[in-house]
Amino acid sequence: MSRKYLIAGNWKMNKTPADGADLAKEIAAFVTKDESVEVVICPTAVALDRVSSVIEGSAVKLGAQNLYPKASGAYTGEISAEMLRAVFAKYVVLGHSERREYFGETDAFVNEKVKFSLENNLNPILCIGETLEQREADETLEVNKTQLLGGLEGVSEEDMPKVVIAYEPVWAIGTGKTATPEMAQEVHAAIRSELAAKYGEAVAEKVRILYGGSMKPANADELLAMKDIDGGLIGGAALDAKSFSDLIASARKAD
Ligand SMILES: O=C[C@H](O)COP(=O)(O)O
Repeated sequence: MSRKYLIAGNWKMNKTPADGADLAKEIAAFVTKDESVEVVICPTAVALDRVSSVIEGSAVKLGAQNLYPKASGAYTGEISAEMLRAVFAKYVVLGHSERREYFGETDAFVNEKVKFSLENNLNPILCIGETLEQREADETLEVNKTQLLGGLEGVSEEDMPKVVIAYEPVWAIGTGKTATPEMAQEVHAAIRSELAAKYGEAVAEKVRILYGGSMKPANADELLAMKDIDGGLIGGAALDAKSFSDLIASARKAD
């Protein structure tokens, strides 16, 4: 496949800086320099600096879980792109359904963050996904299209290869319920065809679309075998070195 598989661990609100450093060390030892898979870990903001030092010189890349789309100033509790770059973060997770649900993030706000991250040399991982109610009401493709196009409003064709999309059905996150490979592939293919309609086939073929939602070693092989699934955004299974390494190994095999 021409797209490089990407396995990204979203640690969410887990791991102290010390625990994060331990986990990062184990992951860095597993990932080789000539790795066929791109590996990213996204610790909490307070662990970024320490984890960054641990993975320095390894092939593991650093991601953040959020940013605020302003350069600096009176935004209590927020973190700027410059701060993320200062700790050598390369990626930033944006529009995660937990942020949409618990912190009221809208497509317009997520879009501001996506554009701001690109302007500031950070690669956004734009998360989209439907709830169970929306899936049962047969709104899956429409909801994902709205979140996708809303998040990408005003993003140029030139910037698109830096953007990663993560399809995360909300009903599968942290629940142990996984979309079947066919269910996930259907949405991934629809996302790619929306990208092709907006940016052209050649650009759409370059964009990586990750699956997220109870991905684990037991189901990764069959998900990663699907044509339009280019990796995973992993929550629970990214908190343990063995299971995260097994997921990287699955992506190596799928390559
Ligand atoms: O960002 C990661 C996703 O929300 C998936 O989380 P999970 O693997 O715990 O279901």
